[in-house]
Amino acid sequence: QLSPTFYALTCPNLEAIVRSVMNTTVTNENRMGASLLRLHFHDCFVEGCDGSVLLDNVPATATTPAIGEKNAFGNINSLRGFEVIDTIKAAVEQACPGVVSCADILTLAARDGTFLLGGPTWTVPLGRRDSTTASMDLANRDLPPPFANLVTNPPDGSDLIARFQRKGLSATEMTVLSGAHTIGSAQCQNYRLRLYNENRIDFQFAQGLKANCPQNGPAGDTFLAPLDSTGSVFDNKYYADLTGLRGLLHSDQVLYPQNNQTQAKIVLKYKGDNAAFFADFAAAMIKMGNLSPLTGSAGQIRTNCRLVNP
Ligand code: HEM
Ligand SMILES: [Ca+2]
Ligand SMILES: [Ca+2]
Repeated sequence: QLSPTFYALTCPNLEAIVRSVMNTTVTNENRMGASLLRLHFHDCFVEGCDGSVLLDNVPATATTPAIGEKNAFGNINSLRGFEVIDTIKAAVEQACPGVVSCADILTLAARDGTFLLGGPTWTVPLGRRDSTTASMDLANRDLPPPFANLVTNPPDGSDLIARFQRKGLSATEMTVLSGAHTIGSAQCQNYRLRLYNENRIDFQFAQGLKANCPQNGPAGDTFLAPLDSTGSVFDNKYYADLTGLRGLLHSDQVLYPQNNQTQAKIVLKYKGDNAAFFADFAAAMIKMGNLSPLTGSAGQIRTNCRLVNP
């Protein structure tokens, strides 16, 4: 139902506007390309790619439910890039008022962030509309935590294969999408347990990180480390780092297990074949971007990405 030419008549310069703001933004701070890619993932995994993640928190009233995913565990003090979406939206509203959804803008920004850091590009199907709701509970339920395992089943169902399966994404697609961790950074509080409690970790790698991420918080809690050894370049080093036991998050390292050859082979394939990684990443991004969009007359075109229209 989505189509790459959805705005061809109503906003022909849309993609040029998004690219131009993203180009300036990423040139100024390359991490922002990664941050927008993550923002899109966190949108799509919670009630589909509907811009729900962009809505500011609003407490419940007697007649309306609370709105907001920004306070969910994986999002609070972690998601970034909301101002960039505001900037793009303002430029798009000037060129074509009331036509383009925030959900589509975010999808294009994620594609451009990937490309501008050296990754693949792809054609984005468009025509998503914006939600009028957002749920912190749904975000807490559907966003994978960094301590997730590959297949074991803790009571919270935190295993990665099942979580992606629930969104119609295979183990291979989960592994290729995790390759997004070729760019950007994580905070010490998300990899501390891995440094001090795990043995499938390269000794030198762990030692180096411990210096700024002491065992006991809150000291060092927010210290940033790149997610792979080339954190500002979108490449397949992420997979080589996993085979060297230098995955930063527990959820990264479990993608290269000792006891599951089928899974380990996916990592080895992308480690050895950058072209396959790029092609499969692009295809999986399109698939993730198509997760239950609002179309037709469902939802709305928000004027301000942070607020439901009055
Ligand atoms: C497989 C399950 C995943 C888990 C458990 C996970 C978890 C995390 C965590 C904990 C961080 C660091 C946040 C912080 O410390 O503030 C992070 C960063 C990031 N994630 Fe994921 N993630 C997963 C999958 C994905 C996917 C599918 C994408 C996109 C397609 C993605 C894109 C990113 C990016 C680009 C960053 C860096 C953001 C920045 O530097 O601002 N992640 N992820
Ligand atoms: Ca959403
Ligand atoms: Ca990299």
